[in-house]
Amino acid sequence: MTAALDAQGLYGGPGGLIAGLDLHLAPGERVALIGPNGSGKSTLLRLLARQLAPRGGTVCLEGRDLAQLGRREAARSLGILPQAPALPEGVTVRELVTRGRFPHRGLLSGGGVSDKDLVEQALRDTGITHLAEREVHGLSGGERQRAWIAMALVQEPRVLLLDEPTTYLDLAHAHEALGLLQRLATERGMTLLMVLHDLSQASRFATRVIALRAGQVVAQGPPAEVITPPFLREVYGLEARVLPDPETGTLLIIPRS
Ligand SMILES: Nc1ncnc2c1ncn2[C@@H]1O[C@H](COP(=O)(O)OP(=O)(O)OP(=O)(O)O)[C@@H](O)[C@H]1O
Repeated sequence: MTAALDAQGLYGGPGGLIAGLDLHLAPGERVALIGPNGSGKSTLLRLLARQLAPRGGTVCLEGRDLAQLGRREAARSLGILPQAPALPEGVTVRELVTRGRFPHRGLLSGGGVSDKDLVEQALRDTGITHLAEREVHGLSGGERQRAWIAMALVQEPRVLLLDEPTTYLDLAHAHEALGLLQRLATERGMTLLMVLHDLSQASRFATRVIALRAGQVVAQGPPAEVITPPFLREVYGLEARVLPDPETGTLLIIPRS
């Protein structure tokens, strides 16, 4: 099966942090990228999306070398929601979300009816229809984060990279946003690679976790096989208990005092 995203021998980032990394995402996979602060998670996402130019290696998107695709063409297939996206001034939520359709539009066409429908759907899915006419600048961190997620969704990428998508969200909205991404990934066969710090969230919403330390993949596999007390001790320097949620069987991580 052709990989949704396939990186081979990837080099780059500050100080050559990522040095010869391989990464393979199967279509429809939901993968959580985990690891301590400064381990290179954001750098890796940026290299994969070519926001940072790699110094070596290849990144293929559904079998096609990303370096050979035009920006627009790449953006139709690969979306990225960075950790701190640049915030445009004087732009309403609806305008921002509509920008997600730009890679799909012809040079001369305006927003088609289906584009408008997609935008309204994404506003509803992320629970921000009531904020549509508000300026993005004046929103709370969590409201803004949902607007960015809506923008990424209307882009309808085949592969979506998300850098800490739940950081500013309260518990209910974080749960809802990850549930929405999970549902869309299943329905559309979209592949997700998301940086998540909350390992309980990662265990619940990801089919696989990839752990980075100092720019290297140190573990990967199903969450229950990777996130264990010895792993937490070695990679995070944290003594913790890992218990199965009695209802879902997914992991609960409880630091020891
Ligand atoms: N523009 C830059 N110039 C110099 N060093 C940088 C730059 N950007 C990142 N770094 C360094 O590269 C390393 C990896 O940073 P990166 O943001 O990729 O880590 P991360 O795993 O995403 O961290 P976090 O969990 O804190 O978001 C860090 O040590 C960081 O200080």
